[in-house]
Amino acid sequence: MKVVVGADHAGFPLKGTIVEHLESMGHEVLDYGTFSEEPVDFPVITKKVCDEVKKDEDARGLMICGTGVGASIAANKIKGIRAALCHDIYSAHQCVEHDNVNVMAIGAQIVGDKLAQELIDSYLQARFSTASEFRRRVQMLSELENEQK
Ligand SMILES: O=C(CO)[C@H](O)[C@H](O)[C@H](O)COP(=O)(O)O
Repeated sequence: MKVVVGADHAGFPLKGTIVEHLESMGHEVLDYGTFSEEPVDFPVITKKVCDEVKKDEDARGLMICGTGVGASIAANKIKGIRAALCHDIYSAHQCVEHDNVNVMAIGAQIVGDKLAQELIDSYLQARFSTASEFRRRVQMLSELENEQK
């Protein structure tokens, strides 16, 4: 799977182990930075990741900041992106199955390497349900988005 990854300075150390993990699992990784612990503003990296995810409906995005909160807020401002902050395994797969999430945010200051890897594996293995109620609700999310000026 194509996985588009980004982090701010707080997420940068965890991003390294995550990229290694994703590559070892055979994923195609596009790394949009950041590439050092020099402070960088998370909305900038989040936009780059989301713009890439929007090009390919089969791609998934992954953003890492300190808590994951800022990145998830930023991603949800971008049309066509459904982002979720996930620090538990159930949410990491259910967010795709029910809500067709295409960007997951995690907080490097909240989870360690191993939990992060399991969260990501759950997220990437999950597929959007064909059940009509979930399809209808995601369509309603698009309609909400289209109502905004
Ligand atoms: O978690 C974050 C946003 O939700 C960021 O990654 C930062 O950790 C947070 O904003 C703190 O910023 P700082 O410049 O690292 O002090």
